[in-house]
Parts: sequence; structure tokens; C-alpha cells
Amino acid sequence: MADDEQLPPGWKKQLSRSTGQHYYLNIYTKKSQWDVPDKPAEAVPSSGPDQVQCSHLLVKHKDSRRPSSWREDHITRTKDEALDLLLTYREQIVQGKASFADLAQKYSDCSSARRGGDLGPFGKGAMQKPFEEASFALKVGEISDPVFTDSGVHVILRTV
Ligand SMILES: O=C(O)CN(Cc1ccccc1)C(=O)c1nc(-c2ccccc2)[nH]c1C(=O)O
Repeated sequence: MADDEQLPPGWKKQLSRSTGQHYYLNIYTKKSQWDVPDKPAEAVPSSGPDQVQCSHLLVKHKDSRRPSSWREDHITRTKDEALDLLLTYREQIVQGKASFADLAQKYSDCSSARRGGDLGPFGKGAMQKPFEEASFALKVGEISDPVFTDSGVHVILRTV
């Protein structure tokens, strides 16, 4: 059992009256955790990265803000059809049957298709809110569930 003196700086070991278990209190943020801390307590909660880099595969539909793309001048599929299509691409990627970049290059209705869907690094405020929130919630290497924006339906891969 780690005593206070063996804990990384900024942590205090406490005893839970309700469970009789020890927990660990961050003396700066007053947040507690059951796990024995292995690094110094953060004085402020980390707000995450300033920028992320993502690739995406966009499937547009007839109600997209601009229902046109390099693939198709006049996009007539419904939003549901776009979602079904996107889910088949996502499944192929998750099952390792195709690479993200390959499917984005072939099927994405975004001009980034030519770069395998790569959007480069971006910070908060650069993208439509649902896209930004989904991107910043991903860990590196993780692929999103379908994300709906005014542009259409996306699947996002965080690369950096
Ligand atoms: O939404 C619109 O009114 C038109 N757009 C915006 C746009 C158009 C061309 C280049 C980049 C963005 C798109 O429909 C669009 N959105 C995106 C997009 C959306 C979210 C994240 C990244 C790209 N790509 C495209 C595209 O045609 O290539």
C-alpha cells in the first residue's frame, strides 16, 4: 500500500468511510481517484491537445449544404442511404479489409479524397462543431462513429 511519502507530489491518501477503501486526492483540483497515482498531480485539469490531425470520409446526400462533389455533379441519395453507405465503408476499415486512405480516396465526396481524406492539423474553431467535437474526442488511431454535419455524413480517423 503506498503511503503518502511514496506517492508522486500533489497526492494525498485518504480513507473512504463508506467503503473502508483508500483513495487518492489531488490536493490542487480536489479530484479523487481509486487507483494509486503514478505521476505528479496535475495542478489544472488537462484541456487536451490544441490541435489534432484527422482524415475523413464524407458521404454527401441530397440535403447536404452543397449536394455535389468531384464524384457526382448532382447527389440525390437520401441521408439514410448516405449513412448506410458510410457504415459499409467503416465496417470494411474496422475489419481490416480496406485502408481508410484507400476508401476515402475512392468514395469520399470531400475534395480531401485526393489526399486519402487527410485534412492536415486543425485547432478548435476550424471545423463545423459536430466534426470538431468528434475529432477532439478521438484518441490517435481511433475511428469515429458516423458524424453528421451540414456537409453530409462523415467517418473520422485521428492520425496525430
Ligand atoms: O458545406 C458546404 O457548403 C460546402 N462544403 C464546404 C467545403 C467546400 C469545398 C472545400 C472545403 C469545404 C462541403 O460540402 C464540404 N465540406 C467538407 C468538409 C466538412 C467537414 C470537414 C472537412 C471537410 N468538404 C466539402 C467538400 O465539398 O469538399
